[in-house]
Amino acid sequence: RALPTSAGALRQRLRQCAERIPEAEAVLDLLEKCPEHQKKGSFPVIVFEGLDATGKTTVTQAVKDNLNGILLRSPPACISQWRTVFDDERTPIKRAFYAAGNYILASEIAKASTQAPVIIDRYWHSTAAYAIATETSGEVQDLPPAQDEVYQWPEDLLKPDLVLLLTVDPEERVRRLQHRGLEKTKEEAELEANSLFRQRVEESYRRMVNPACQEVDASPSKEEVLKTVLQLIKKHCAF
Ligand SMILES: Nc1ncnc2c1ncn2[C@@H]1O[C@H](COP(=O)(O)OP(=O)(O)OP(=O)(O)O)[C@@H](O)[C@H]1O
Ligand SMILES: Nc1ccn([C@H]2C[C@H](O)[C@@H](COP(=O)(O)O)O2)c(=O)n1
Repeated sequence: RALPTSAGALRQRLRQCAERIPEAEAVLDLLEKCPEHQKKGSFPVIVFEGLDATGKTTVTQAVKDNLNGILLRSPPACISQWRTVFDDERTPIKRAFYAAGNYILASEIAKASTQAPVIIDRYWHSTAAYAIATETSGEVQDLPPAQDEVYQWPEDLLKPDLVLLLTVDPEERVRRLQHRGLEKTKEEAELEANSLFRQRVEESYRRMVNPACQEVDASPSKEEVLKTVLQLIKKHCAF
């Protein structure tokens, strides 16, 4: 499978291509500086997941302001300049890059969660959901069965307290994409063109376990979505 599900596995994959891709060596150097089995601080760690244009950037910024939190994203800023290099690579290498981003991010989460609530725009569930959806074709019935290990959280990766999956109906999502008008990644263009792929990504998010995603209907106004999200955080995270 294209998705490496441990730090050891993704390191091995990056090492194999490091001679040809110098950026892989740079990612490995950063990973080297991150202690394994990172532990969370006492503040809650809340992740926002979902397809593009479901409102993650909007809501994470608003939640951060509301909770005086720290906002992080995956892939983290220290490797995001190499995204275009890895996006053009074969699937196993591309997935190793995004997986590595999550392990590097875990170090940032461990530190930040000792200081304030941590709000995260995408984490492991995105890496897994896009990988699973890309490896299958056709309808959601063709995805690996619900109990498959591919939906499990990696044992050696710091876990968040709450994962909120933002969903909007397809027409509203397209309206938001058109309104925003930013440049699309290849995968995002495919998402737009291929509604089956989109359904597979979303269904994969729904099948993730330990921790599972809590689905939030993000179609209402920005204010209403923020209200719902803050209620869920209050209910599930004590701080
Ligand atoms: N609740 C909402 N109602 C209407 N428009 C919204 C809402 N939330 C976000 N938008 C608008 O939709 C567009 C996409 O939102 P945003 O950038 O927050 O999504 P995203 O999930 O972060 O996308 P990506 O993953 O591609 O970065 C933006 O123009 C934003 O202003
Ligand atoms: N943790 C992550 C974050 C992102 N990706 C991939 C999946 C999509 O191709 C793309 C979406 O990111 P965005 O445009 O919203 O920054 O990046 C991933 O696999 N894992």
